[in-house]
Amino acid sequence: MARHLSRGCSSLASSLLANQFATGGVAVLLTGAALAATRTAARAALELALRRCVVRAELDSRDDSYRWVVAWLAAHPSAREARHVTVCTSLRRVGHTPIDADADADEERLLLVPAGTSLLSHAGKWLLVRREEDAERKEREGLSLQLLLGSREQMAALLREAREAYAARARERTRVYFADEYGGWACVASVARRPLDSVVLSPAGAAAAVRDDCARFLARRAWYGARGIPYRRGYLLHGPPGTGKTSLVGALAGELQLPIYSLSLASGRLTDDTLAEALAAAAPRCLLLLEDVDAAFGGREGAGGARLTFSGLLNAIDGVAAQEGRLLFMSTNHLDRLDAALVRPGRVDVRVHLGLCSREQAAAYARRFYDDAAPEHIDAIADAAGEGVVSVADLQGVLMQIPENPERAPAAVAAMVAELGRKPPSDDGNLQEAEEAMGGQDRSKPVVDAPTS
Ligand SMILES: Nc1ncnc2c1ncn2[C@@H]1O[C@H](COP(=O)(O)OP(=O)(O)OP(=O)(O)O)[C@@H](O)[C@H]1O
Repeated sequence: MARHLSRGCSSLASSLLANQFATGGVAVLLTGAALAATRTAARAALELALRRCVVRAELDSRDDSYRWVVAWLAAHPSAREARHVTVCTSLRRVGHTPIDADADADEERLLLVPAGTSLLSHAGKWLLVRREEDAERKEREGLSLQLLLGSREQMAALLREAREAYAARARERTRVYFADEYGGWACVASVARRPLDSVVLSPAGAAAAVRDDCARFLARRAWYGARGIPYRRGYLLHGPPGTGKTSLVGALAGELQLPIYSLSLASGRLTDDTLAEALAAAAPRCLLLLEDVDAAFGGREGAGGARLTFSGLLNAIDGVAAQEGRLLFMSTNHLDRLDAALVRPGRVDVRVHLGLCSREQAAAYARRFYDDAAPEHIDAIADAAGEGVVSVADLQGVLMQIPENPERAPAAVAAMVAELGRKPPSDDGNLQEAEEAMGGQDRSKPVVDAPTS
């Protein structure tokens, strides 16, 4: 039986060998298989070699690093030769991401950022750059950097270079982020730094005193840690509209070179959850501004009927992760509506009252406004403004109408004061009473409480 089988096989083999079509087919099959195996092996070897020779970094447009790298790419010499670019102009954005930290809002600026895939030469290496829109969320973009024959250290150095170039430009400017309704932040502006002395307060050194307090806090992380004191500092800015609360925060951010993360509690869009998320998501070193904090006391409805509650506000402020190392500024026009729990030490360490103009403040503001006005015109403007009648914003509004004519300003200011006198008293009427009830200052006293540390 076995002999029959082996004889059958050998006769089949010899007849196949005798058949040139059959031998050709087998040869083709074997060659194909060998080629496929070689291709797979070559691909695996190439992938392995690439993995060993290529350092790859993936960036997401929601992360700050993306902004640095896109700005770096736009400025890169070999990117200037790119023939496929994304053009950014007045919005200074790629997708929804503002990238150009040093452009003025009114400056027509063309920024050409390589789009799609491009190969750049950088520091003696080849850098493959791939920018792709997120297929699902069009506003997002992915950026992949592949450094050929490079090392991790070289990739880290490249990213550091991008960050430092961005930071150097940003030092001259203040980035402003606003919270969205989901508890995330969007960088909405990058503005020229506002000098601290452009905010005219009474007494004259008040803005500098707050700046010094902030700087002291920022330098004392270890001091807080050694004493087990939570590393946080809260400031309450209160006073009528147009007295410089927002301006002071802007100028402090410029001086301290910190970004501003701002959210208004009066927007009605925030809930307890989104507020907590937003505070947790803000940058670790920033100036966090909660505007209109009195709004939390009305229990306003947020999206879907959810509310921002007073306890939600306190929890968000006290959340450890949300607060360590940040400067928290809260502002209100209605000190009388705040609960004492919100402004207790630990939540609010420094209270600053920004009141209606004192006579000296009006004179100081007029002097800044009209660089070379005669002293008698400045005196006459201050006399017309009076004591505690107009806000600096009111004064600014009138002077803006006659920017070249200080001699006409006293009459214009007097007319505004007469006009204000005919209006019913503002909501701020019972402010002094509230300040006294909360152990704060009355308007005749210095505006800044002595910092406690
Ligand atoms: N103390 C001030 N020094 C210099 N400019 C001021 C001052 N107060 C107000 N201004 C000017 O008035 C305008 C409004 O000021 P700002 O927004 O800072 O007031 P605010 O107190 O925050 O007002 P609100 O309570 O309505 O938010 C700005 O253009 C600002 O430059």
